Amino acid sequence: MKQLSESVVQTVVRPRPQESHKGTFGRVLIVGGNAQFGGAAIMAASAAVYAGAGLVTVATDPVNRSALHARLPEAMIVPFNDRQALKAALAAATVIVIGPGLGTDEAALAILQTTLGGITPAQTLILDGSAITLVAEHQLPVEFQNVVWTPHQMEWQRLSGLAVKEQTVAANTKAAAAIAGTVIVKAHRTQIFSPTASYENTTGSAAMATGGSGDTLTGILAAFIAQFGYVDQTVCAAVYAHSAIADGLAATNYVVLPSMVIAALPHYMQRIAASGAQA
Ligand SMILES: NC(=O)C1=CN([C@@H]2O[C@H](COP(=O)(O)OP(=O)(O)OC[C@H]3O[C@@H](n4cnc5c(N)ncnc54)[C@H](O)[C@@H]3O)[C@@H](O)[C@H]2O)[C@@H](O)CC1
Ligand SMILES: Nc1ncnc2c1ncn2[C@@H]1O[C@H](COP(=O)(O)OP(=O)(O)O)[C@@H](O)[C@H]1O
Ligand SMILES: [Mg+2]
Repeated sequence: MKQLSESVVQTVVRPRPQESHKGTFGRVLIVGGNAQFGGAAIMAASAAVYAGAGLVTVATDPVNRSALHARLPEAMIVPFNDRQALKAALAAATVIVIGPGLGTDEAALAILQTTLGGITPAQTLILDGSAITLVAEHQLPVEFQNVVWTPHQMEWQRLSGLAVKEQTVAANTKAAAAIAGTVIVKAHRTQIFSPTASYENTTGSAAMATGGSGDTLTGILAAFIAQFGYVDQTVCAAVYAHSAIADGLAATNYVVLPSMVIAALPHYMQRIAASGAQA
């Protein structure tokens, strides 16, 4: 298992090409945020915008419209219970995230099924939170090539059948190999299992143990894949950067809120891009 370092972020996050426009940097669609968990979708979308995605749309419960627009006017919004609107938003996206705050009721299951039915081989799908729980509960087939799973240990237990105590590197490697795409098992030291290699993160602390930290990672991951492509290095860079930013903030903050990590993203990425450009 390879240990991650800042060099992976330096390899991935490069200065933006000047001959560019918003379409150059990808279209991210976040599907999530029911009436109870609207904040999860807002945090994921905010992270995607602040991590540089060109265009971000949120398919969510209409009750979240005012909160989302007040907090993040850069994002577009579609009602996730309007099947035609959801399908159109899916067709327009480069990277699709489903799960942050989606919930696990019948309506959520229907939205997940519409989403799984609308993915094309050119797109990347990120499954997080409630979407992982739903896939596990209903044994839904997910067989796309470009797919990333971001379970925390309890969600990984549901998906893999491995109890948290049984989640050793060997057991996780075997279970991840049976699942399509890349699996990111989030914990104090997050592990990443791609189809060809495995990696362990070296950043992050207990200051991140607050609701929304994972939703934020999903948004960063989506924006990184939208800009830099779906390869191992991009996934590793997103995981490393998310926790490295939190580590920087934790030096002077007892708890690091997701909103603080989100606000720090452009500065962190600029520092990395500038240092890589000089090297
Ligand atoms: N503000 C919001 O709207 C928030 C919404 N959220 C959404 O709420 C839904 C349910 O997700 P939850 O994760 O809360 O609930 P889950 O029922 O999936 O899992 C949470 C439980 O797992 C335990 N656990 C064990 N190991 C863990 C680990 N390594 N990391 C995290 N938890 C671990 C926790 O202590 C907790 O009791 C998801 O859709 C999620 O996206 C959460 O992201 C929290 C914030
Ligand atoms: N004690 C810890 N040490 C390091 N990282 C942590 C710690 N607690 C949480 N994190 C990180 O915070 C994120 C939590 O994800 P998740 O549980 O899905 O959050 P949520 O669903 O509330 O957004 C993961 O990236 C995890 O690695
Ligand atoms: Mg989560």
